[in-house]
Amino acid sequence: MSRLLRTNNAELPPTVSATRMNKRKLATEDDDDLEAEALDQPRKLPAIGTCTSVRPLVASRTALNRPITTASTSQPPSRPPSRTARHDLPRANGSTSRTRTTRATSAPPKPSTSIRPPMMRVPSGTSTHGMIAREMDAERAKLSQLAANHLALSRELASAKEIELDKRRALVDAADELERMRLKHQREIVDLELEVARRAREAREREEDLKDVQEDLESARETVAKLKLELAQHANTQVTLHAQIEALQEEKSAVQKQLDEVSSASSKSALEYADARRRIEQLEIEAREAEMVRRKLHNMVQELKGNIRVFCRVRPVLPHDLMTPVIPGLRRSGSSTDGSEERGAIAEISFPDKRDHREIVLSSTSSNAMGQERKEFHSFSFDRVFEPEATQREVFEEISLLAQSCVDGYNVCIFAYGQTGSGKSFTMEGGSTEATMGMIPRAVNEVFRAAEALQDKGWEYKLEGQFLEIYNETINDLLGKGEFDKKKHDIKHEKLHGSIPSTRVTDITIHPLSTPHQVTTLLQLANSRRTVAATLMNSRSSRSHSVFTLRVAGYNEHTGTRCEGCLNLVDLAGSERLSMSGAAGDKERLKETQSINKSLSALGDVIAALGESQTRGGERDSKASGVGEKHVPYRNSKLTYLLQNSLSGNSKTLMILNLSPLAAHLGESLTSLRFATKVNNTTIGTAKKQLRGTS
Ligand SMILES: Nc1ncnc2c1ncn2[C@@H]1O[C@H](COP(=O)(O)OP(=O)(O)OP(=O)(O)O)[C@@H](O)[C@H]1O
Repeated sequence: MSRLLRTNNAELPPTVSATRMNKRKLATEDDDDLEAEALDQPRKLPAIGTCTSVRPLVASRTALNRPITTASTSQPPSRPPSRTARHDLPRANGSTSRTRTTRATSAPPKPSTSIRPPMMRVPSGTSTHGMIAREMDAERAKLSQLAANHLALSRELASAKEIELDKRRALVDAADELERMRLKHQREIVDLELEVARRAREAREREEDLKDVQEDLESARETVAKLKLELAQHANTQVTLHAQIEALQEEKSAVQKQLDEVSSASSKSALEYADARRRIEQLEIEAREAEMVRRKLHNMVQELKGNIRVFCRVRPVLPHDLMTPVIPGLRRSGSSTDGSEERGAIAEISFPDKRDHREIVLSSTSSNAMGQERKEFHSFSFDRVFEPEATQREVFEEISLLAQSCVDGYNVCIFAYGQTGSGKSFTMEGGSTEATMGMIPRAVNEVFRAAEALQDKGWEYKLEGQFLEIYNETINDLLGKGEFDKKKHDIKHEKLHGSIPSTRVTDITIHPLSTPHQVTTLLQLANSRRTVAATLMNSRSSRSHSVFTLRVAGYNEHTGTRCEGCLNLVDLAGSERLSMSGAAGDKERLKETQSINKSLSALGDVIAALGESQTRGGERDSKASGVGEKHVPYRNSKLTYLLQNSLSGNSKTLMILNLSPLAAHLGESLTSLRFATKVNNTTIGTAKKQLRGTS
């Protein structure tokens, strides 16, 4: 059994199932042993019976005498031999002898001289039978004694087997306990191995930390060494600086000495400075006086040029001009009669005055009653004539002095006059680039520049702008917000600060202007709102007069003088005649064209009346004189009424006549040239500066 356990422990894996297998194996073996024991039982018992039955009586009695005596008297019922005992038989002498003794019971009795039956001494007759009967009884008693012994031995054997079973169970429990212990130890080993690994990892980490610390320590050592070096250098520098400080202190005392000298010189200079200041003030006064002289001279120059002047500008031929359609049924003065009025034909226009640029000559061909062709030349002269190549900058150069006049406190009015498509809007508003921008933005720029230049002479200026159109004798605000203007606007003339005449339009939007760029935005806004209607002459023909007004109010803090000038830049509606406008069949267009023509002729009438007043030798504004006064019909149109103060004697007026270069427009061009000549021949009084003394 122990050998089997040893084998199992060595070969089987340490698992509970193995243990259970062992248990099963042990149980199987136990069962086998019990079976073997059980099989042994019947063999033993009959052996006794057989022995008793076949043995010769004497021998049986001899045999019975020996063991039975031994068993019944001196020995307790023998225990069945255990399996262990059987295995250990060769070694355990004590038990071996006892077992032999027990087995000897069933062994055939050996012949022995001491127990040989006494055959020779048997008595004969009744005594012999009695003896035999007694022996037989004795034998029977022995037999029953043996049977009882056998029973007792069987019981003993059964209890011994139970004990053995208990021991085997205890052995299995011990094996289980051993397995548990083994597993527990294995777990403990695994835990210990993990612990060892953890400790090893920690040890490695510690080693790395230690390495880092050592590196840090090394770099700290290096830093310390460097710092020590620097400290030594600083110490040297400090020594040097001390030496320099000492040198500087010496220098300082030398400078202090010089300063004292300079200080005494400075008080001398202060006196000189006070003298210089007085002189500067004197010069400033002289400069202001010179400014006044300049203004007077400037005005004189303007007067010499005439307070109403006329420029003529011919626009260049444009690509789309060559596609201009012939208007059926239209006839113009000066046009050919042979149908040679081809689309896109360019008019014969020449500029003979190459020095002063004052002359323009248009030639036309007409036929007389005889059908003979005759060439006619129409010569006109103005203050300045601009050829098609003239740039916006060149045109403005001639106008810029008027902007200066406005800053000086004069009212200025610049008109662009001409038929539709002749270049009025281009001249006044122009394009968005520096090269193409028109007179309005340039004039505003110039006013800003002139106002800024006068700042150091004590002038402060406030600028504001308004932009309106007169369409069908109705005023529309072009800078209003939201929906197109529905308000009714009236024109009011009043005196500012008690003496400066000023024109005001009720409910009109007035924008304060702080930079010249703001004007561009205003022009864009106005253009988007402007009434534009298509006509046969120009798909973007503007059928209204637009008036941009820049008010310039100045105040001189040194002299307490105020001045207010007004710059009106007017883009008149197309001046073509009714027949040319193509509006004859359109009621609305007809009304537009009639309204435009009425206001343009009212403008001509006003200028003519002003001129007549002048030629009569009376200044029409001079109510005191009462001589040569002529009624000036300002109220005949909204345009003339609005510009009353800018057309009257205290103003400067410029008309720019725009002409188309096309032969098809020759008749309109001649009409415009005649109107402009009339204006050019007019002299409007002497311009008055709108000044007011100290308030
Ligand atoms: N000096 C010029 N240089 C180049 N292009 C010009 C010049 N003058 C006019 N134009 C062009 O001619 C066309 C007509 O000019 P613009 O619209 O100014 O005419 P207008 O007289 O104002 O016409 P409307 O009465 O319909 O407003 C525009 O395309 C304009 O750009």
